[in-house]
Amino acid sequence: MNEKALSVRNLCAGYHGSEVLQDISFSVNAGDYVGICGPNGSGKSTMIKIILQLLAPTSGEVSVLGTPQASFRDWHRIGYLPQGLQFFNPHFPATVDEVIRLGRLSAKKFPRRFNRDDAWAVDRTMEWMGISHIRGAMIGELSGGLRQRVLLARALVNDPALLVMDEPTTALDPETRESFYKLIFEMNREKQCTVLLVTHDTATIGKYASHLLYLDKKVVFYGSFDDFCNSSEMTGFFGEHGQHLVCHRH
Ligand SMILES: Nc1ncnc2c1ncn2[C@@H]1O[C@H](COP(=O)(O)OP(=O)(O)OP(=O)(O)O)[C@@H](O)[C@H]1O
Repeated sequence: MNEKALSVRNLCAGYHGSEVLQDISFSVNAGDYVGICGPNGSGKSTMIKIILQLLAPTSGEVSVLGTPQASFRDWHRIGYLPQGLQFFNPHFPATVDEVIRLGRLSAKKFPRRFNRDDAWAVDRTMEWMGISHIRGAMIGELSGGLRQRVLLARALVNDPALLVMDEPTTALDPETRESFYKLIFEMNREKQCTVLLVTHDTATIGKYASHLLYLDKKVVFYGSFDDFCNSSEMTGFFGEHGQHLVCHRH
């Protein structure tokens, strides 16, 4: 498979005249699993905003799933799981089933009505995520780990070609976090869904992702984990200890 899931060329972006991303270029093949790392304020979330067209670049070109952004319309082919659970309203009046069904709306034209295919897609996704037994529960009453699983199911219910996640595990305990990572890994392998995952958890991402994008306003490193682990240049940048931490695989 060599279709490009994402292509970024000479991208510059920022806020109110100050540049945050400087001359960024990289491309992601379909089926890759890319961990996006870097220090606080290095532009990781800004990169995600650009990919999702929540922020316009000041210059450069971005193509998503083979289409230049200006003409991209297939939003249902992208699943998005935003940062953290701390902004989640615990009183949101919806059941697990309803939250996941909402994910089907992006693929529909008006009038937006749910049909048998939608019910089938929701059932199948719940089964895959192991959450069928809580389909009638209110989303706000679930534990953080289960709630994040439900929101992941909503992001996956259209079988997206690209799944974008911004620090999805920050509110999870270590055990729940590990099982969440395993789920994403299986999904990437079995469904060939391209994954972009922003995280500070470099020790864990090194176990699962195929590629690493290390940003510090510029691209410090982009390539496969094997290249990263064998790069003496990167030993100089991260120090031997830091590089080994990221390189710790199964
Ligand atoms: N809406 C905004 N308006 C102005 N400046 C912003 C805005 N969002 C982010 N910034 C600034 O852009 C820079 C990059 O922020 P960004 O959130 O992309 O970094 P990050 O790598 O995701 O950081 P973190 O690891 O802390 O989440 C920071 O200096 C931040 O203060």
